[in-house]
Formats: sequence, C-alpha cells, structure tokens
Amino acid sequence: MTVAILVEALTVEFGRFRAIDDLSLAIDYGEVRAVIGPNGAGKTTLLDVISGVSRAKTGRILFDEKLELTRASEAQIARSGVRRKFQKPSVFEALTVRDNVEIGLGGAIDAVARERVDKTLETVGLAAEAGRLAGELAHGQKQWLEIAMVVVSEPKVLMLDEPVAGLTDEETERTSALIRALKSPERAVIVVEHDMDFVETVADRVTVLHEGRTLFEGSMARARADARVVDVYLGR
Ligand SMILES: Nc1ncnc2c1ncn2[C@@H]1O[C@H](COP(=O)(O)OP(=O)(O)OP(=O)(O)O)[C@@H](O)[C@H]1O
Repeated sequence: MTVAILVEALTVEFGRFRAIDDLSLAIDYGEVRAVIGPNGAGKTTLLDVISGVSRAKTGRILFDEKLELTRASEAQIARSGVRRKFQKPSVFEALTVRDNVEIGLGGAIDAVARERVDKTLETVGLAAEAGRLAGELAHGQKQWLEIAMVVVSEPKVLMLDEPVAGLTDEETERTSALIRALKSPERAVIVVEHDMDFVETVADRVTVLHEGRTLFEGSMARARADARVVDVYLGR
C-alpha cells in the first residue's frame, strides 16, 4: 500500500518552545487515522505543518511519495489534494448551501461540476437543504457543510480538526457515519478529536501524541489499555 503522508524527523518550534519534537509517522491511503492526546500535545500543529500554515524547523513531510510539503506553499498543498477542515465552522452564511459547496470546488460550474456538488450534498446529508441559506443551518449541519466544501474537491488527504466538538449525540453519530462513508482506497483521512467514543467508531488506528512525540500507535481499544496513554491522557 502507498503511504499518503510520511512524516520524518519533524521538529516545529515556536520561539524556544518545541511543539513537535523529532516526530515520525506514516499514514496510509485507505485509512482513517485519529491523532489524539492531551491539550498542547501538538495535534493541531501537526495539521498546520501538513497544510503549510506553520513551518517546520527540521524534518520533512512527503505526500504521495512525491511532494515535500514542508517546502510547498499553502496553495500548492491544497491544489495537490491535501485539504483541511478547520475546527471552527466558517461557511458563508449569506449564501445558499449549494453556493457554499460550489465555492469549495472553485472554477467554473459546468454539468460535471454540478453533478459532483449534488453527489457531495447527498453524501453529507444536506441535499434537502441545498437552497437554504447556510446561516440558517444548525451547528451540526454547518460542520457537514464545511466537510462538503472540502470533500467536493475530492481530496486525497482529508484533515478534520475536532469535527464533533459541540455536536449533539445524534449529530456525532451521523458525523461518524459520514466519515466512514468518506473512507476510500484513494484517500487518507486524518481526524483530530477529543471525543474518544467517537474516535473508536471511526479510526482504523490512533496516534497518541504527547509533548510533540508519538506515545502510542495502534487501535483505540489497545490505546485504552495502554498504561502510558491512560496516565498522560485517558485517565485525566
Ligand atoms: N503559533 C504559535 N505560537 C506559539 N505557540 C504555539 C503556536 N501554535 C501552537 N503553539 C503551542 O504549541 C503547543 C502545541 O499546540 P497544539 O495546538 O498543536 O496542541 P493540540 O495538541 O492541538 O492541543 P488542543 O487539544 O488543546 O487543541 C501548545 O503549547 C501551544 O500553545
């Protein structure tokens, strides 16, 4: 299997503070990987360097065994198919749901594009809301709309930062089903999330970060049983 994202000896510093410390990990196509760990462990920083928002001090990140992301611009990275949904929903409230998804696609909207938008709205469960203003949606629906805006571009790496924060139990369950539906052999999905029950329903593997390093990698069930993981994170 091809590796989608290969992180090698990555170090990220903010002033004298080391947020990512000599981190190496590999995320395969076809998997959903959850990155978990206590506050400040470096989870969001990892997504930031993968998406080109923050810069590495040393190390590299190889996408699709070709593109070196630590040397690419944010725009190049997005264009290559490495896409991210940020933690806070940022949809265009005064536009319709459909318009928002079309913006995610970029470029001219021809028949093929229109079909892709329809399919995406269907996938995220917002087909019936297509003509409504995004500002009228419930918080959960806004999250799904934002996922749609990213998914419509058919990303090869899809990063989701806290996709179920603030959602109801029912919305969380629907988000879990959605993420499982977005799983594909041509795609890697990376989820940062603090809701461990949710993580257990979506993640093939979890990487537990602690102080910018990998503390554990494996199934969520095994993470729960790992004394070090319980000590620094799950037991708190
Ligand atoms: N731009 C920045 N400037 C200075 N320090 C930063 C910056 N971004 C992150 N940090 C620090 O780096 C550390 C890692 O932050 P990060 O947001 O990656 O943690 P996290 O694991 O995502 O935590 P959380 O679960 O709270 O979101 C934190 O101590 C944070 O304060």
